[in-house]
Amino acid sequence: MIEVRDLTKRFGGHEALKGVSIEVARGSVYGLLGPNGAGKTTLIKHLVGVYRQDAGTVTVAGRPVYENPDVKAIIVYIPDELYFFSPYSVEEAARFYADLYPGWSWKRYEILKQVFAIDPRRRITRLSRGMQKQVAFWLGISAMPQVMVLDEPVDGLDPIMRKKVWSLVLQDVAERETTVLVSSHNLRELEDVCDHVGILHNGSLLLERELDDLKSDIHKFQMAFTGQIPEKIFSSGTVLHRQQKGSVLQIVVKGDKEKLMAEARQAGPVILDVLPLTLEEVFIYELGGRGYDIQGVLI
Ligand SMILES: Nc1ncnc2c1ncn2[C@@H]1O[C@H](COP(=O)(O)OP(=O)(O)OP(=O)(O)O)[C@@H](O)[C@H]1O
Repeated sequence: MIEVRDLTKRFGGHEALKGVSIEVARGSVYGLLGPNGAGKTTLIKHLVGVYRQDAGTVTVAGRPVYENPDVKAIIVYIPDELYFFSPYSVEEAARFYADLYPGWSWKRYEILKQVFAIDPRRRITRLSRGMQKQVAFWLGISAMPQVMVLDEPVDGLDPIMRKKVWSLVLQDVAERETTVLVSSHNLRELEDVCDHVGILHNGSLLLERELDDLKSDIHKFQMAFTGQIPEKIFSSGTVLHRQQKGSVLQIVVKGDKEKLMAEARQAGPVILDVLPLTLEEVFIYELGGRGYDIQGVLI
C-alpha cells in the first residue's frame, strides 16, 4: 500500500534522508522509530505529499503522492504539531473534512462523539493540546481513510485516551484493512500495536523487521550450574550477549529455538529457563551486535 524506494531529501547541504526504502502492506501497522532529527517527520511529509523528493519514489496505492489530490483523499495525516483554522469549531471542521474526504461518515462522527466527549460547538484552537489531538483522531477516523499516517500520535494524550485512540485505530485496521504508518521515539508504545518496525537513524534505515520474527529468533536462556560453567554452550546460533553471576549464566542467542534448547540441555545445567524478551531488549542486542549503542539511538 505504501512504497518508498531509495528516498533522498536534502535541505541545503544537509542530507535528511539518504536512500530510504520501506514498504507497508495493506492492513498492517508499521512503526517508524528513531531519535530526534533521524528523519521521521521528513519521511512522513513525503508520504502525505508535503515534500517533493530529491531522488527515489514515494507511492501510495500504486500512485505517486506529490501533487496528487486523488491519493491524498485516501490518506489521513495526524501531525505532531496540529494545525487547525483558527475560527473553526469541531462541527465546522467536520464539514470541511466531509468535503475533503469522499469516504467521510457522519454516522461514525456521531458515534465517536460519545468516545471523545468534547462539545462540537467549541472552537478547536481554544481546546487544550490533548483535546485538539482527540479532535484530530475524531475527524481522522470519521474520514474512513485507507491510510493513516501518524506522527507521534499519542503525545499529549492521557493514558486512558491513548488506549482508546489505539483501540479505535486498530479496530479500523482489523475491520477495514486500514494501513497505518506511525512514528515514535518510544519503543514500548509501538510494541503493542505494530506488526513491522523500522529504525531510522541519521537519515538511514538501520533495521527493518517483522515483530513476530524479531522476537521469535532471539532467545534469552538462563542457566544455573553446580560446577564449572562451560565456556562454549551453543554451536548453532550467534551469541549476542553473555552475563555470568556466580553460578548463574544469562545468555542471549540468535538462532533456532529447538536446536539451541538441545545444546543448552547438553551443557548439563541444573536449572534451564527461556525468558521472554521485550522488544527493547531485542533491539539492544541486535543493534549492539552490529556496533550501535542503542541507548543513544532510542529511549
Ligand atoms: N524544513 C527543513 N529545513 C532544513 N532542515 C530540516 C527541515 N526539516 C528537517 N530538517 C532537518 O532534517 C533532519 C531530520 O529532521 P526530522 O524533523 O525529519 O527528524 P525527526 O526524526 O522527525 O525528529 P523528531 O523526533 O525530533 O521530530 C534534521 O537534521 C532537521 O534539522
